[in-house]
Amino acid sequence: MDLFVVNRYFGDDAEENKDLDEQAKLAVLLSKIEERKKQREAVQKSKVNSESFDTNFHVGNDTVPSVNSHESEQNEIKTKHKHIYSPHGKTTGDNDAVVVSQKEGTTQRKNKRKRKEIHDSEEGEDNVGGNVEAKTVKKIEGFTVIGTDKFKKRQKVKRVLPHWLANPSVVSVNLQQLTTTVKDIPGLDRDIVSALKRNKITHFFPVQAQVIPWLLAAHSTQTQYWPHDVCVSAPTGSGKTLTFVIPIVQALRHRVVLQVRALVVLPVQDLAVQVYHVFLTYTQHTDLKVALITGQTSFCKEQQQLVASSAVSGYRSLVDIVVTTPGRLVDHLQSTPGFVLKHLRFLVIDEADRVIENVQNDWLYHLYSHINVGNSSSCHPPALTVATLESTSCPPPQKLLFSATLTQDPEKLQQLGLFQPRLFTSVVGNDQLEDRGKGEAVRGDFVGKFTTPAELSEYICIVTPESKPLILHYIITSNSWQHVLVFVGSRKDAHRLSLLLSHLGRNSFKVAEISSRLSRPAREKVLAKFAAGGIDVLISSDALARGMDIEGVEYVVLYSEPKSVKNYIHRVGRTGRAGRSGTAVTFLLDSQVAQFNEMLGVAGKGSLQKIDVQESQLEELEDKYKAALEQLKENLEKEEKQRLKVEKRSKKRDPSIQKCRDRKSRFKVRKQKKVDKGTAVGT
Ligand SMILES: Nc1ncnc2c1ncn2[C@@H]1O[C@H](COP(=O)(O)OP(=O)(O)OP(=O)(O)O)[C@@H](O)[C@H]1O
Repeated sequence: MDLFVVNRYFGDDAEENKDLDEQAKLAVLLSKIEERKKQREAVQKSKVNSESFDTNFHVGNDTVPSVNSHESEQNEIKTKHKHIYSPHGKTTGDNDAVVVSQKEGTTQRKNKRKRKEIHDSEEGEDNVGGNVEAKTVKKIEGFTVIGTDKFKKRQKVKRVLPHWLANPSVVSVNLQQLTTTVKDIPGLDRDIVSALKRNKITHFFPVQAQVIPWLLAAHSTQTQYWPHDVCVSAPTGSGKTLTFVIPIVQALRHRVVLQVRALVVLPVQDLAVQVYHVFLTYTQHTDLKVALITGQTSFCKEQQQLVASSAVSGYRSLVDIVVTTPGRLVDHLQSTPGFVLKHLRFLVIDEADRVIENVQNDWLYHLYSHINVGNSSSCHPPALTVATLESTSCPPPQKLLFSATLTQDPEKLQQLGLFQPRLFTSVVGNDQLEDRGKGEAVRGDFVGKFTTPAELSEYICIVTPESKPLILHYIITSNSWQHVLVFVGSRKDAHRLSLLLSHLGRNSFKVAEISSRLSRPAREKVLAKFAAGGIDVLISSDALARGMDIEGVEYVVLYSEPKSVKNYIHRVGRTGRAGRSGTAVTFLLDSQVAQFNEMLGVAGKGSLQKIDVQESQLEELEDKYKAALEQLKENLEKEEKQRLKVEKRSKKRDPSIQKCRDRKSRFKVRKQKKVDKGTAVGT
């Protein structure tokens, strides 16, 4: 028995013609052609009739002979209209005319309809791919013809953003005219105010002035509601770190029991160290305990920093605030007994777009399953119903997301399960918006666009691969630049360029490199020397591109082209920070300019001004350059020899390698013996 009946559609005439022989098919075809001819003639006739009928009727009682011309028809209609519907009713305002016009109107409409029908039928004749197919769909019952080769223009789908994304609070990028003094924010502890003063902070930056009071209010003792989650997108160097440090310290300063109540997650170790130091500064005069958990020290030591245990009281937390990276956090969540996040009140994700991208270890899932959200292990907060409110012993932590290039893609943000979020963002063309009033909605115009500090001057410089080091040297020496940070594509490039540049500019400036090749203490030493003016030019891989607040950077050179617009924004953002001026120059090959401009355009930025360096200006450096290249070659060869030597020595020392070698040699001996035996037998 058939389980399914599959009906197939083989085209219009497939069924009829199936059994006909060739001649019959031909006859059918001829009769069809004949039929179509007749139809076409009929259409032509009716068209002619309708036109003459049309014209005659329009002229009405005046009976002008039919001219069968569309033009004359049009003209006459125009004349008639003019005559009857004079705007001032002066020409023929008599009743007859009105009657005629009404009649005429209905007949015209009828004729129009008629003409449309004929036109459609004509189109049906001519159009093979379009309307014929539509007819076929109607004709054949039980079948749906899928697909048509008729091109249809697709309508562009308009992006509809959630209300909170489409209606943000606009944050000013103006760091020159600060209006909110430290004292203007009510409720700040005296210790915090004096700590701010000690750090020479008298006024709050715009993002701080807007977000800090909002967060303080959300955590005041009087409020009964769960705090809204907050997303902040503001330019590099605009003071986002203090924007979360101050409210956290203020909200947690009085406590009874030590519990982890704030967790700050950063993408990399160096950034975590930086933020940890800011927390230490502002918790100095409080009882709050801060821990840095990034794998700098042994796992065991970190565990001892986080939790203590006793036979009587069991595990107890030793810290209030934990600053960490995603990978190390997951390690502790899985392997440190007593490390609980049930009492968390703040979850800060700094450089959030980067951290969200870090899917390593599925850290968000692990984190959320340790946070007490309505006793559920879901990564989303429960819906706000009376039942959930009653069942939840304590509210979920408030999530605070920060970045200069925060993703405003609702789908990505969805992963975080934000609770009634609120967006604070600076937008491109901020000044005009400020003129119109801060509250005015920008309706999503800013999505995917990023702002850079107002104090930052950006340029491009056209280079060739060979002239790059020379141009860099020329720009630095001819302008007497100091405090220059140069970004290259990899740590290997950083090493090579720093060697080359130190040979080239031996008597002009001091060069150093910084990348993951160096240990963390070595990196800290280099940064301190750079800040003190002991190094003029610092060559860096992208390790320093994001978030790092390096003191005194005046110039940034993007020696290798940026990988993305975000990479560009963060790299150039190492200068022009905290209201100080800065200059950024991007080296581009001629062929890269168009793509670069397009990239900036998409992010809402215009094309940049060019710095010109003439070839003639580089000529006198050529001999110096050749000599420097020779020296670089020697250096690299020496280093390679040294590396091989060390590797050899370590292999000798390593017992596992020795064991492996012994096993191999034993195997060889045995194989040889077998061969020998075989040859002996053979002989
Ligand atoms: N109100 C203020 N007055 C003066 N200086 C400030 C103020 N707030 C922050 N700063 C200083 O501004 C600098 C930049 O701050 P911060 O590192 O927080 O910027 P950011 O917005 O996080 O930058 P990025 O996006 O690059 O991480 C720091 O050196 C900080 O000490």
